[in-house]
Amino acid sequence: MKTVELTNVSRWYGNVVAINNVTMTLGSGVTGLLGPNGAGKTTLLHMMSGFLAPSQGELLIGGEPAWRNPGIYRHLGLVSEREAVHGFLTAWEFVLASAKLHKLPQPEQAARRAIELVEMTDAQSRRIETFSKGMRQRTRVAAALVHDPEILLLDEPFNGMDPRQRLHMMELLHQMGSSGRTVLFSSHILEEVEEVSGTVQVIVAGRLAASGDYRTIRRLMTHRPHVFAIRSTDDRRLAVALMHEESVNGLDLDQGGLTVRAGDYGAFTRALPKIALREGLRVRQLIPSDESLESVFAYLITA
Ligand SMILES: Nc1ncnc2c1ncn2[C@@H]1O[C@H](COP(=O)(O)OP(=O)(O)OP(=O)(O)O)[C@@H](O)[C@H]1O
Repeated sequence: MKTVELTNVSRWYGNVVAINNVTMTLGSGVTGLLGPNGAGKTTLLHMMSGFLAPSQGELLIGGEPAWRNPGIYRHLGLVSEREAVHGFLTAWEFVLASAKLHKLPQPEQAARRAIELVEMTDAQSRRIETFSKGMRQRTRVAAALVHDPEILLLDEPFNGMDPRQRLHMMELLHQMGSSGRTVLFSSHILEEVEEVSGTVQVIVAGRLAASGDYRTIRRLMTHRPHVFAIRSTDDRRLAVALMHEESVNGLDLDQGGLTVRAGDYGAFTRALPKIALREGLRVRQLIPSDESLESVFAYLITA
């Protein structure tokens, strides 16, 4: 098994610190790299791929430095965020070109296997420009996998995919991870990460904000206080009823309606309809008022 090891890695561009003293180790299985836009995910993946040198610290792939070390490409595949496919090529030609670039002894066989793996065999003779976003992405994954790398890095692989394509890509990553490969994919969507990987690395403003089992991180996120703005047919009555609800930490009632601070998102949103029903009133509006991803991440840093 090849590991990816970062020790006190920082990277800056001029005076912008994109990655700030990150230490992490990735082993076999699927890991999600979660963070808001601009957090430094791409910078991190590019350093792992040997495209960028760390400004400070050490980054090893299978025990060897990634930077200025073409040898790592025997073990590593990268699916970058930006599209870099020639639309005039067919999927077969594109993946075969990748096999030849890797100087594989049997490029046709390798290309066939990789295309099969992403389930693109039926469409392999079509030009890439005729493909949907999901099919393109799968073709790019096939090209990155053609040399059967032990490490696969993917930058926002689910971007722009419809739910069916997403599911397919998730299955593919699962399959890669359970076959013992080290798979790291970046995303800014928590649900996406939690569906695919058991392990999560959360990165916020260049720093590692949380790391480990996603359930632990999820718990941190769900147990943070949530603020809801509520309008109902009788806000006063609802406020009185909610005072006895365990998941409610605080209430404010004014002209604008009812503001509720809940300790547990799930418990509160399950309890509210039952309480409304019991009290014979209707909830007209329920707006979580601090649900931006940034606020979730900001909470994680201070948790
Ligand atoms: N070539 C560059 N020159 C200067 N600053 C850069 C460069 N590349 C990235 N940055 C800055 O470094 C920080 C991290 O960027 P990065 O692209 O790694 O984040 P990201 O998490 O991948 O974001 P996104 O999801 O938006 O792609 C940002 O503040 C960005 O503006």
